[in-house]
Amino acid sequence: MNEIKIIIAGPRGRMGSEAVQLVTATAHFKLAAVLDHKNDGMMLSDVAGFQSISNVPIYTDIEKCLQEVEADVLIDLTTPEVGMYHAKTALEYNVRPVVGTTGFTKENLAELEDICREKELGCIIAPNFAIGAVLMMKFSQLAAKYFHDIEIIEMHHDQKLDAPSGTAVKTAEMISAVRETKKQGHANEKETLKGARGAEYDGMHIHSVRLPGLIAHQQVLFGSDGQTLTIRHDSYNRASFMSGVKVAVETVMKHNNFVYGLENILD
Ligand SMILES: NC(=O)c1ccc[n+]([C@@H]2O[C@H](COP(=O)([O-])OP(=O)(O)OC[C@H]3O[C@@H](n4cnc5c(N)ncnc54)[C@H](O)[C@@H]3O)[C@@H](O)[C@H]2O)c1
Ligand SMILES: O=C(O)C1=N[C@H](C(=O)O)CCC1
Repeated sequence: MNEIKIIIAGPRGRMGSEAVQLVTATAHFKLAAVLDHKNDGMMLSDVAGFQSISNVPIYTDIEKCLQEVEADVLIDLTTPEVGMYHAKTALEYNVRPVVGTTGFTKENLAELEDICREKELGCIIAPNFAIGAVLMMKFSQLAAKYFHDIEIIEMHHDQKLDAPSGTAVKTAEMISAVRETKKQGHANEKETLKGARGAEYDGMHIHSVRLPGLIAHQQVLFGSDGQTLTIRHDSYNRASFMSGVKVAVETVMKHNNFVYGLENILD
């Protein structure tokens, strides 16, 4: 397999640090540089926790990084505003983005899709890299053909910035694609405490739980006459996301189009 040269944005973060381990441990991947918001000009080996990783420069300016470093793929694990800027800039420099950062708007996704079409370049946006989570979303889409009343409960660690999670939004979008819009609950339902029924997406309700101790969990509840069905996925650590990151990096090199969701590239 040809070597794939990779830049990681957000290397000191919970996901970014795991991605650094993945890339440096994979024979056909090369960590070409990292993008951080500090430590410009230093080497990654100068940063606590990364002493064993040699020859990886740190940049704070993506343009300078892309001008000086030869790269094939940018993995972004930062924040939505930064991630969007990174993805657009990477495409400008013919570098393929693999974005795990969540919180992108529909407009963000449409803009990236347009750039990919124009540049004929691959880009993968994956709200969840865990294969089990992708299956949970696909199984939920299947169940929604038969069960039309649905509540999504996503549960994450309390340092998460965005709510609802990217996974919950993607799940609701996938269900919406096969289910007719339905107003759920009693027609005269009234919240006596604002937010009690959660957020609404196409009639479905999404509830976001944030607690220390959690990593990433979601259950999708389906109700019908005299029965319920619950589909649940749990990530207990961030290594659970890494096989999906690896597949996304390998696949983005073979595709010349925009992909939103890992379910579109898994066999
Ligand atoms: N797709 C998935 O499977 C998946 C899984 C987990 C988390 N996420 C998402 O990934 C993102 C990161 O999550 P996390 O838990 O690692 O967060 P985190 O806060 O631990 O890490 C984010 C990192 O981004 C860095 N950063 C901020 N601005 C930057 C800039 N301008 N340039 C470079 N780096 C910058 C921060 O210093 C931080 O280290 C979030 O959007 C989260 O929702 C996605
Ligand atoms: O820890 C996070 O933050 C996660 N974010 C993603 C989401 O928003 O769906 C995936 C799971 C972990």
